[in-house]
Amino acid sequence: MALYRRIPGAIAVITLTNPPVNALSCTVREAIYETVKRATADQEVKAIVLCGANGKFCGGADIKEFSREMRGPPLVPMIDMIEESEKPVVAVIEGVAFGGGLELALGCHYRIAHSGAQVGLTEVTLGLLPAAGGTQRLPRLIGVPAALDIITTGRHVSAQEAVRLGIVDKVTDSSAMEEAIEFAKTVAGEPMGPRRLSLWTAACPEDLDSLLEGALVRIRQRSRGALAPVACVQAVRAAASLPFAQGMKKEQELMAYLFTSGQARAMQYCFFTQRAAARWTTPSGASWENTKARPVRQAAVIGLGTMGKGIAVSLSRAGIPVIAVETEQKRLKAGRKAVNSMLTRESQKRGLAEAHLGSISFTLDLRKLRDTDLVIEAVFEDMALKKQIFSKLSSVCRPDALLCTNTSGLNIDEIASAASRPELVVGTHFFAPAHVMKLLEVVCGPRTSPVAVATAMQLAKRLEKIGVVVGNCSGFVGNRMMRPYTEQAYYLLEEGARPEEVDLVLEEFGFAMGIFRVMDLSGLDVGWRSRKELGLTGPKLPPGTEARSRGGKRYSPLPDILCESGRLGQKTGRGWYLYEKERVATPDPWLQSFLEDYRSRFGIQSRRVGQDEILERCLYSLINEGFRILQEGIAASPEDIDVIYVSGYGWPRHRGGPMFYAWMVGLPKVLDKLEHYHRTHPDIPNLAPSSMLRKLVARGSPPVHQWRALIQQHSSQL
Ligand SMILES: CC/C=C\C/C=C/C(=O)SCCNC(=O)CCNC(=O)[C@H](O)C(C)(C)COP(=O)(O)OP(=O)(O)OC[C@H]1O[C@@H](n2cnc3c(N)ncnc32)[C@H](O)[C@@H]1OP(=O)(O)O
Repeated sequence: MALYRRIPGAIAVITLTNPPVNALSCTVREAIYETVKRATADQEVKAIVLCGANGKFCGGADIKEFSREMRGPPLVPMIDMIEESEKPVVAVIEGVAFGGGLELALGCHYRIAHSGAQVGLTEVTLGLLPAAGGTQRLPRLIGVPAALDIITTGRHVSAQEAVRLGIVDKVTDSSAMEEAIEFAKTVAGEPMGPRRLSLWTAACPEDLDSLLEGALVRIRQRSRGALAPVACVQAVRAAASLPFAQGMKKEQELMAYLFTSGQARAMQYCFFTQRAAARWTTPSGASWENTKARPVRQAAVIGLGTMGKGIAVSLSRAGIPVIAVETEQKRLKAGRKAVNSMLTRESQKRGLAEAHLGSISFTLDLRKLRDTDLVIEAVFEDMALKKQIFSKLSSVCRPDALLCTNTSGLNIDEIASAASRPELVVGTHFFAPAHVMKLLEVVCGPRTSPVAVATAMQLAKRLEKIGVVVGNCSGFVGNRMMRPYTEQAYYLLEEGARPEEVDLVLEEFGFAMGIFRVMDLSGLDVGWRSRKELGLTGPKLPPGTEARSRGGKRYSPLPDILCESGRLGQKTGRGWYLYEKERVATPDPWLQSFLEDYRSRFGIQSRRVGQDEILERCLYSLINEGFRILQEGIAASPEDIDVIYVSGYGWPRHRGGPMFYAWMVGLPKVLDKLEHYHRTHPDIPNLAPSSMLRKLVARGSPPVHQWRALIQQHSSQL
């Protein structure tokens, strides 16, 4: 709703009231109409102040309403009505003015913001464009280049930048409300014509075409295949070249096209699932609602390799004091230097005062951890070493200290067996670089207590990460699903494809990088080490093992051979690609002839592998593993899997996540294709459709949000 009150000085105050973010629901829009009409008709009122309850102006249109039939008055005529008012309307921007919220403020004649406020036309992040006049008013207000950037990225703009750009008229450190009321009194009675943005012309650079072309190039790099940012560019072009009314028509046409697109649906799904992941539950009845997290006043990180350094920076950035532990003086010194320079860069970039960072101390002595509330072990993936550390921690740390391991796939229960209090052992799987990546898999072993889960999830929130609770199995959710995906990529090379062909298909699907580029970036030796550990290659491999088979299943030794010949990826200048210039991947003729030799050595008939086959075999095998994970109860819901993939594995947001994508493609089609590929490759068990997928198809392929109920009938590992 919107509350109306008249205050001394002939001012009407209209307060948007729809907790938690004052979204413009049907009821709110109706109330705005009514109250603005009342204020304009009231002879006693000379100016109107529009604000939001609880220190937030407005979080935009109500996203929940997008999936329902449209009811109530639309936004566009409502905002036009405000702009047409003869009485000045002053928007008070506190907290946020996002999407339709900022568009509403742009319809007002003046905008006064609190210094802590943020504004933005965020619709593009939901697969839409600012279709309540935002694409037409913002370029008129601040010029085409700045508006283009804000509209196509959806980025949050601070109040300081907003006043510099001219989006708001004034910023104040004190009460924006009081400032706005006083200001409204000074402009009461003035003609409002010059303040109506619809009557302005957008300041436009001479080289408009090259500006727009440049934006499209950046969009293709950033979010290949996404429709909304491209539509945003078209709408801004309309603002630059057409009268307001025609520009608005174009905006509406583009919105109608986006609104019904699968991409908008996928991105809105991502918005809600990301928030839902915080509401974790376990089958024992423990949940975010009934389990209290322990306070974390001091933390420790063991191991200052790539992951440990990033974790220490993340903790410090959240204001948590950290003790960083290494085993050797040399490593400790190098770690300290790297962490300190990362923190300096961070504070410069984010404008964080040193005082807000948690202090970091460095030590070789584990006994210094006796007062820590939480320890994160981030040493090599070596079970014996990890067990040794957890055993020592048990004797050094306080009995209630939470002991976390950053393993990316080892058995949490086995690690916990070395601790005297296994219920306080939990996996906190960070993603590299740990101070940048948003995802945190919180791995719950069979003995992990609810309080340990709650504390790790609370930590994720403090670190501004997205925590997702998963069960204990090799690779957990994310890395486990990657295995069949990468295996298919190797098999496709064996059968005739080239790395650049596979990568191109995946990049056109929307991944920022294809799988072979990713492997070159992270280093081929990472997977090699774990295959050696598992006895799939290297000294532990039983003599006489067939080169392309392990345990009766197909195996590709291709990555092992590359590693053995010193091709470890970018760091050695060659891997699946050649890197003559730093980080620039070029197809390598050597690899091409190596693959030809390899195929003839093993009698493989090379064939032309089509793009559909590349995409389907890579993605459907990954999705199939997702269904197995659901069936085994390793993930609580398909939504959790999707959050993991979108926030940790570069799955394109406009495709929702692997499980959502499977549903969009059609579960019967996924099943049919998996059956087909399994028939043609019976030695690849990963291609055999999971029984969960079959069950869902048999039940008529219900939408993703209904799968959870079916999954609960299976056992859960959480
Ligand atoms: C026909 C259309 C014509 C015109 C175009 C206009 C389009 C739009 O306006 S689209 C919406 C644009 N708005 C946004 O993109 C803002 C989205 N929200 C946020 O970014 C954040 O929620 C926030 C910064 C506003 C607040 O962040 P925070 O304090 O961290 O809280 P949460 O994100 O956890 O949100 C709390 C709660 O509110 C729900 N919610 C937030 N925004 C909306 C919204 N616009 N519509 C509906 N619901 C919203 C969010 O889902 C959370 O709900 P739960 O507690 O149930 O999870």
